[in-house]
Amino acid sequence: MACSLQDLAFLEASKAAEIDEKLMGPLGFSIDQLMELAGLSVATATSEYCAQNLQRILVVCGPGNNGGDGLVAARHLYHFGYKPVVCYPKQTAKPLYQGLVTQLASLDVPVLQELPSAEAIERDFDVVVDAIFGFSFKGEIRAPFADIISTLKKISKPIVSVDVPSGWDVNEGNKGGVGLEPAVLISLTAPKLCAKHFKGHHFLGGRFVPPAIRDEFGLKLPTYPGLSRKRPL
Ligand SMILES: NC(=O)C1=CN([C@@H]2O[C@H](COP(=O)(O)OP(=O)(O)OC[C@H]3O[C@@H](n4cnc5c(N)ncnc54)[C@H](OP(=O)(O)O)[C@@H]3O)[C@@H](O)[C@H]2O)[C@H](O)CC1
Ligand SMILES: [K+]
Repeated sequence: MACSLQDLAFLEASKAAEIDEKLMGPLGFSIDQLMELAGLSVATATSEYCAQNLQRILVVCGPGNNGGDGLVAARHLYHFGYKPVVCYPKQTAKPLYQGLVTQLASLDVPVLQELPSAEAIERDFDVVVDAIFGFSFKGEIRAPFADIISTLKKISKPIVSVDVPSGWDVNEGNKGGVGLEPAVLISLTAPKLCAKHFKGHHFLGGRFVPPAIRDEFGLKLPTYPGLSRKRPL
């Protein structure tokens, strides 16, 4: 079923966090489960965009759950036959994240601590997945991500952003033009308010919302075709 942006409800940052708390509280989900489903939808939507011709994928991961989605997506992209390289400069010691890094190591997916230069990214990669910040990003971009985002802003290769284009105000969009300008946005659960300003290819992923949450938060979700976990908007 065709679905346009006007048919969807957009979520404020605070509401997105509230939905997460409900899913992982009274609704019985665990973070590992939701991250795996979110990361799998990121990988399937990325592979739909990349098809066969864009193979070399740099996945840049931030310190929170958005970064975790990127780590999961990199593993699935490897199994889909792509050549992912992960950049994960501010690693968290929590067992969930360490496990995801160990899983990547078992596949010989490189996990870099530092972002390659803009020239090296242009030369060595076809696409960049931006899993730096999601709906909890606030304020001015702090180190080391200010430099990372300013390097990524110099490259011409397409960027696929997970949930929120990094550097964008989650409610208001790319304030001051400091954030990334992705070619693709993969919103998770429901688009955040800032997605109203996004003009590129838009996917919705994260097909795990029970009717109680949909109704309580007034979400208008599209009918997903078949077994798809994502839907182009
Ligand atoms: N239900 C779902 O749809 C699910 C989505 N998931 C993904 O989770 C993210 C939200 O994850 P969260 O961990 O809450 O937050 P973020 O990943 O957005 O970022 C948190 C970290 O970012 C740092 N931060 C925040 N602002 C800045 C800044 N201005 N400069 C630098 N760093 C910043 C913050 O660092 P602190 O040191 O300040 O704490 C955090 O470490 C959502 O968007 C989805 O992608 C889940 O995976 C599953 C459920
Ligand atoms: K992001």
